[in-house]
Amino acid sequence: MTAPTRVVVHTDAGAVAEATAARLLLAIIDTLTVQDRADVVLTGGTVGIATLESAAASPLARQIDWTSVHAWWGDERFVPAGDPDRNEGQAQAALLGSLPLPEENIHRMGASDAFGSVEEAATAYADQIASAGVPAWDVLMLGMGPDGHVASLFPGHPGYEVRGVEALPVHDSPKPPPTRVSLSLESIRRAKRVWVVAAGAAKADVVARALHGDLSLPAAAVRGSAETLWLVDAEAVAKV
Ligand SMILES: O=C(O)[C@H](O)[C@@H](O)[C@H](O)[C@H](O)COP(=O)(O)O
Repeated sequence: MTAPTRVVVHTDAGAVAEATAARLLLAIIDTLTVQDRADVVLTGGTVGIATLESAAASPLARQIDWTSVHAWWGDERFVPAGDPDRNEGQAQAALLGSLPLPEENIHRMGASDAFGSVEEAATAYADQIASAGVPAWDVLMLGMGPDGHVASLFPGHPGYEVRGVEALPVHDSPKPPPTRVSLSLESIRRAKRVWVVAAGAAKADVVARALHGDLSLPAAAVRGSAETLWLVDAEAVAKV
C-alpha cells in the first residue's frame, strides 16, 4: 500500500523549512505516543538542513524524549569524517548536536577514512539497518535536485534500478562529490511518511515532471505507506 501524493505549497524556502520542522517534531511526538521508538531519516541539501535548524529553534523540540528517537540518513557523501560536505556533520551542527540524542541512536553512513571502499560502507549501513530490525521509517525526508534526484538516486544512473538491498554504493554521481552511499528505492518506499522538500525556481521544471508521473525521475517514484507529501514553495510549483 502506498499513499497518494499530496502537495503543500508554502510562500518561500524559509517557510518550507519552518513548516517542515514543525511537521517533523509533531510527527515524532505522535509516533512516540503509539510506539516506543521513532526512526527518522534525514536529508542533506539546502532546505533539508534549514529544516533541521528550524527544528532546533522550536519549543516543540523540548517536548520529545530524544532517547527514543533514532536518526538515519537517506544518503551520504563518501568523504572523510569531518569534511564539511558530510550530510551528517551538517545535521549535527544544525540540530543533533543540540539534542540529548544518545550516540548509539545516530546511525551515520560510513566515511571514507573509516572504510576501504564505498561498497563496504554501503554494506555496513545495510547491516546497521538489519540490526535495527529493518524499520519501516516513521518519517523519511528527501531533498530533490534540479535533475529530479532524491537521496543519491539519480535519473538514468544505475543506483535507481538496484533492488534487493537497503543501501548501495554510488560512483560517478552527477552531483559532486562523486562517491556516495544511498538508501535504495525499496528502503525509501518502506517508509510510513515520505516528504519531498523542494524550493526555488530552479526546481520548477522537474517538480512539474515528477508530479505528472515521469518515472524516469527518482523523485517521482518515492512514496510512503501512510503519507506522501511534497513540501514546496510557490516558485517550485510554478510550472505544475
Ligand atoms: O547529498 C546531497 O546532496 C543531498 O542529499 C541531495 O539529495 C539533496 O537533498 C538535493 O540535491 C537537494 O539539494 P538542495 O536542496 O541543496 O537543492
